[in-house]
Amino acid sequence: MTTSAPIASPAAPAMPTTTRIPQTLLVLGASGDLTGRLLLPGLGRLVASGALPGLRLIGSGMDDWDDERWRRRVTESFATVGADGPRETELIGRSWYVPADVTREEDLRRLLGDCTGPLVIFFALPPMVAARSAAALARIGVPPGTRLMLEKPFGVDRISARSLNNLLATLVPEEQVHRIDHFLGKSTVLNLLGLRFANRIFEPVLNSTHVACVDIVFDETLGLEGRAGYYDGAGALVDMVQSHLLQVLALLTMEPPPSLEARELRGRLAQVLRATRLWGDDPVMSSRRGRYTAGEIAGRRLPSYVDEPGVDPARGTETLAELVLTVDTWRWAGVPFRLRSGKAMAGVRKEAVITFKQPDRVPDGLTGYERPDRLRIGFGPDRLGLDLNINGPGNPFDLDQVDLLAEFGPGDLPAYGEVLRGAFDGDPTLSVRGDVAEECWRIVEPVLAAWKAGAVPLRDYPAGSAGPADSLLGPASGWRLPRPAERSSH
Ligand SMILES: NC(=O)C1=CN([C@@H]2O[C@H](COP(=O)(O)OP(=O)(O)OC[C@H]3O[C@@H](n4cnc5c(N)ncnc54)[C@H](OP(=O)(O)O)[C@@H]3O)[C@@H](O)[C@H]2O)C=CC1
Ligand SMILES: O=C1O[C@H](COP(=O)(O)O)[C@@H](O)[C@H](O)[C@H]1O
Repeated sequence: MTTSAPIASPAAPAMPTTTRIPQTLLVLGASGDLTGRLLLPGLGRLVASGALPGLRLIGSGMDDWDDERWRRRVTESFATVGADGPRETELIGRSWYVPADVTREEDLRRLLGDCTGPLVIFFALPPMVAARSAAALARIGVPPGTRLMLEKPFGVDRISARSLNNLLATLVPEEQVHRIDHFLGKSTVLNLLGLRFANRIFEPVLNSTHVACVDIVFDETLGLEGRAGYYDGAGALVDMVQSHLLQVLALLTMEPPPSLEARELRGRLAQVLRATRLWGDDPVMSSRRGRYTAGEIAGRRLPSYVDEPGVDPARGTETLAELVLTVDTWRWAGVPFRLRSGKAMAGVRKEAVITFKQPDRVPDGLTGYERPDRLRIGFGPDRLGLDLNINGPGNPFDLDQVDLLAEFGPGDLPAYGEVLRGAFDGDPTLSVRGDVAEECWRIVEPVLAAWKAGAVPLRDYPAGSAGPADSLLGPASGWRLPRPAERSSH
């Protein structure tokens, strides 16, 4: 371990899990919600797959827990995904807990002294604590080859993201910083790569000549689910749009990479996000926000968001966010990208929908053209759909729309298992690069500022409804986005 100079430790060579060198995973924030609900279940499945023989697991946090209490937590979390086999039991049996304030150098020194072999540090900490912990680590140094995993939100705005990036750069090389976006570990999201680049039929029409509009929607029926501690400080825009949905947008719009090697793929993602901005550069016209009130979803009663335990109504946190973006490249200029994520909605809708322009000419005599063709990529359930106009049953000259649908199963690992695998393998392909994290803040910052200034009303919508009436995602036909030229009239 280096002990003094704040100099980035040397880069670790990529280390596939199959290399079988026992590694150590140090979880900072061991008693937290994210650790229990997402990190440990992902880890459990990865361990069950046999990918991490000899892994040492250390949990750490402020709580005065002992090893038994920690092992119980790991066991319970693993059990939620059926990770209860001999490999998992063995790992749990030799994992331990170290009480520590991870913002204090002496505590961190003690913690690092316990770690042997290649080390992965997972910061499951509130963002400000994570930044202070990283600063303390930068003062004492970390063992060479250490990989750092950081949760979203990465910083709280562009400036703080940049200073966190600068700080981390003094600790380890960029390739060893794994900024987590678990959507990049979702098999359906990754399927965008196969769909686009391993077929001849879609890629040639994915451009402004043929595409009218792209919607990326992640509507959930879930409400707050006891997560006020995290969510009330984030809100839908930061929780879902600034992070996950922008990554989906980038995968849908980037130019083809020559390979999926980290440098190539992340370079393409960064390039297209640099060209992405608000529609008309107008944060007021191009955004909407809402907050659910009491209601019922499929027989389940939800309280109003503001009455959920731990929520501070004065924060004005939104539970639904919409943005319209433009991707200002030769390929996409002029195509609106409408992003939305809402909680406590009437139904689950998790998909990207590419709506194609109407054909320039439908021959006279073919009647009944009503809807444009659409390509739908579902992110849960995992499915791919193509809505096409065909000569349906009955009158052969009367058009009908059919939906060609393919369902496919989930990937081998849950998304968190997939992103963890990347860190253990020393492969940052599925991690957010530092400049991309800053770019995503740059895209949403004008909206955050407009909302803070009260320039966009926070609309109420009842839980179990379709969201506020002034949605920017109106019906596909008969509805038009505000154009830059119309801005002054609003
Ligand atoms: N929860 C979620 O669903 C999601 C969370 N995230 C992100 O994950 C991170 C963690 O969130 P979450 O788990 O919800 O937060 P929690 O508040 O539930 O957990 C935070 C953990 O950090 C510990 N902690 C705080 N300060 C210190 C310190 N100085 N030294 C050691 N441990 C400390 C806490 O211990 P103690 O309780 O004893 O203070 C607790 O174990 C955040 O960055 C959040 O933005 C991202 C997406 C989803
Ligand atoms: O990161 C988050 O994602 C989930 C949705 O992702 P999923 O993998 O659970 O489908 C979202 O509910 C949560 O608010 C957000 O923090």
